[in-house]
Amino acid sequence: MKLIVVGLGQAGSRIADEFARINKRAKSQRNIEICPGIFAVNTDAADLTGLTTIEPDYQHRILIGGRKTGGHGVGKINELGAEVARADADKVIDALRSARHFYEADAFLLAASSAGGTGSGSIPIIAQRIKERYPEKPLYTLLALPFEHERETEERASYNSAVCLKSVYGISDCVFLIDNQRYVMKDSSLGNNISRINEMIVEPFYDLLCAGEEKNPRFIGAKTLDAGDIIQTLSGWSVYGWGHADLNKSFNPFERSNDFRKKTSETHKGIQAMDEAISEMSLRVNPKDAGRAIYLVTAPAKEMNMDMMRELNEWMRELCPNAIIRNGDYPRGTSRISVNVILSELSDVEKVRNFYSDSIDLIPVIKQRQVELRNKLDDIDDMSKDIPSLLEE
Ligand SMILES: Nc1nc2c(ncn2[C@@H]2O[C@H](COP(=O)(O)OP(=O)(O)OP(=O)(O)O)[C@@H](O)[C@H]2O)c(=O)[nH]1
Repeated sequence: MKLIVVGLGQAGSRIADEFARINKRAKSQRNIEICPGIFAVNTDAADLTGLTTIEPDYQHRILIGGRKTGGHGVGKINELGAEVARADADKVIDALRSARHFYEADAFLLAASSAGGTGSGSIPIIAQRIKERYPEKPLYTLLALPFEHERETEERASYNSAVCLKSVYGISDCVFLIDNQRYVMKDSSLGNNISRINEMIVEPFYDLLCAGEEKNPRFIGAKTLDAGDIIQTLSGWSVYGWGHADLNKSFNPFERSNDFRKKTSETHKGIQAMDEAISEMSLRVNPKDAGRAIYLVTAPAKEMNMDMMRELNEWMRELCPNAIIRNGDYPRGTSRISVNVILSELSDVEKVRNFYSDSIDLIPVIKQRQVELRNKLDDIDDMSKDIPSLLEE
């Protein structure tokens, strides 16, 4: 599957940068292109400069709202993020069209944090413009939800998240939810964590996107998971997880594969990997609430057997009794079994409900503040009416 990836705001741009890294790896290690266009959009010029892999030109690192924000962000005011996105949306659309293999892409993926100003304000607006222009291509969004301490101490984090979640859900074919808090690793500074978190957010897409793009018959699975399968699965609120188990030995291509005991241990490893994927989902949900699910098993061809695939299938059916389940296998790698799981069309997500309920009381407070700010600015404007200006009319 091929994605056009657009990151908005600081978190979104860094996540897009991570996609640029896995795309580069797919090209060099597998001769596969999974992201024919990767863009970062921000109101903060310094954040754009700090990216490492997205092409360093103004068509891929797109500064919006330059005149309004002076290139310094919108300071968590998501209404301002939305306003500058409305004004500069054409700039973004024109840049997307310039991607070399734009028409080969199967879908768009837009990424942002829900709590900031630029990303959370602009993602619904840019999504809407893209959808209007390319209604036939699926559009997915990926939202990084704030850390627990931000939710508790910064009212804007909850309010922005609620507004962003509602707006993005209304326009996206699927919304991937990422709980930053779930990725926090103890004993590590936040700075280190952020780049590690972004890596963990994006890495699961590597095999998922590559599997259907393989041209080499050696790496084409018995049941290929292609763009069609993924598109059929992705819908509404969605989460994903990724787990693996080391095969704990170097892969020996001459080893017999019909040894009963070995198969049992492979099946066990497959289950271990799926267990990790399910318990490490990007956001805690109840799998029973999923209406659709998909999983991909990646392992050396000789390690994949019918036993394991059947067991995994049965287990998945038990976990997600209400879901239409699709699956595939990808004979790749040498020393581990990986399992990618996506749970989609979730009928309930507690965290989303919490953001909505947290924000109800904040709506009048934030609206009142906006009115007060507007009134003060109008007062200053009024007072300056008779003061001469040096600007040309
Ligand atoms: N996963 C992830 N979260 C991040 C990253 N950077 C910031 N965040 C989180 O994103 C939220 C802040 O949003 P940012 O993306 O920094 O803000 P922005 O969209 O650039 O908006 P402004 O800074 O207000 O202009 C907070 O919840 C941070 O914890 C990142 O690189 N990855």
